[in-house]
Amino acid sequence: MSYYISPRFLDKLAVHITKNFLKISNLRVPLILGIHGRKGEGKTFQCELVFEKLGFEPVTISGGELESPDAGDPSRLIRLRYREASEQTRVRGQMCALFINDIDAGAGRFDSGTQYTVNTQLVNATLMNIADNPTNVQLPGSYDATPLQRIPIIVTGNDFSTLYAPLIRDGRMEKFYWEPIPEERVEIVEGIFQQELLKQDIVKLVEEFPEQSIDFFSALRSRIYDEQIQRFIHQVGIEQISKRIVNSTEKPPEFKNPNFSFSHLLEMGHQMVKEQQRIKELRLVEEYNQYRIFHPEVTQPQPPSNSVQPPANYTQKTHLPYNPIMPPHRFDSKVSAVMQGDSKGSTFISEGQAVTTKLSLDVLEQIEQILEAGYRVGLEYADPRRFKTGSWKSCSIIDSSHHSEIMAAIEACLSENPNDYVRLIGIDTQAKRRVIETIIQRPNGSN
Ligand SMILES: Nc1ncnc2c1ncn2[C@@H]1O[C@H](COP(=O)(O)OP(=O)(O)OP(=O)(O)O)[C@@H](O)[C@H]1O
Repeated sequence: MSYYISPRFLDKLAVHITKNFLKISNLRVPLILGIHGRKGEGKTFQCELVFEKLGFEPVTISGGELESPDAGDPSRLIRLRYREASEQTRVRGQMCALFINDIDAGAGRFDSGTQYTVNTQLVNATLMNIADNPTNVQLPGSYDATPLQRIPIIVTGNDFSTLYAPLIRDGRMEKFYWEPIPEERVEIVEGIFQQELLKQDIVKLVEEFPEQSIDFFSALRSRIYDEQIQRFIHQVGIEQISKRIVNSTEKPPEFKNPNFSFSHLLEMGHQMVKEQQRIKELRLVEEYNQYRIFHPEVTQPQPPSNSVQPPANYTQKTHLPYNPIMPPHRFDSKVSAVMQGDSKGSTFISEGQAVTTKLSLDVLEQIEQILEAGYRVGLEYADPRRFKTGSWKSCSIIDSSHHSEIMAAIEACLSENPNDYVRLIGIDTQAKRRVIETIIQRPNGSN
């Protein structure tokens, strides 16, 4: 069974390419086809499948090649490759295309606030120029009067709004937004699993991960092989594995079809989703670190400057932004009374029950403030060496608003890392930023 190509994708590409090779009088055809959409949905992969079906190899440029320390290099490269594609058509007597992958990564700007570099301006201008004069594309320093074969240009990208607007105007670029519909997703995933799963399981798998792009399912299939490869590495020995695989006289290792059971796939899929969530959490760190780079004098994130200023008598015990609707308070909303509390531990009444914890009253207060403000509690730890470089590890993200569960997780983290620094973090999941960071444990004798 071969990979699935969506018929509408195939048609769009085939029509665009063919139309550009036909000479229809009184018809102006846009030279560029821009395929855009979410990352990992198969824009590049399907283009390659279509080129293969059409029976030619395109001349390719990747977005990364469109930046260079020497302004002018990328635009020269585009002209050169375009001429190469034209020559290929002439010599081989077949269609060809110039295929620019992830164009927005090279020729776009980061956001509306940043400027185009000289490189990106030249790239955009060159593409516009080729789109307007496709049979007259010259290299700097030489002039060739013979008209070239017109070559369609296919570009892929995620966000074309970052490109120079005149380049994407309809006369120059035909746009195709690619987002597979549910039926197409099922067909594509079926192609990825090449008869290893029943159709009904494929449907369930796709439904289980509705937010995931096609790329996820392909990575999931590859993940299933990990267990066998891990076993193989253990068998050979980690020190020998390089020699065994590269330049070996033995025949390459063979792996039997792994366990593609539906339940196993689901388990692996959920593991991958968790890892994606970790990356999202890590972005918080990135944001925080950037804040620190630009504000080295500040040790904690501060409230945004347009927030309501606290009254004069407001004492900021934590670094939560001042919230005028919910002033800072003692540890007493869900928890009705603190019976005893100091730095070694506390006992309090929660929902009518006496609860004893090793956490200090200070820590309890901070948890309460984080929860009351609607934020999430997180924990990180670092050994003294990592602490010095500010490289913290995530201990456990506490996805709960129950005091008892949160306290249990914090206590567990403290006892698992007795010789490390441990810090409590409050996370504003909506704004994806940290609102509090406070160290709640230090290794013996350090400060
Ligand atoms: N029709 C398909 N059949 C099988 N696998 C596919 C198909 N489409 C996509 N994939 C898988 O998804 C992966 C990602 O696809 P691809 O790189 O084409 O996405 P993209 O939309 O170009 O992403 P980006 O915008 O990030 O460049 C491919 O490497 C391939 O493994």
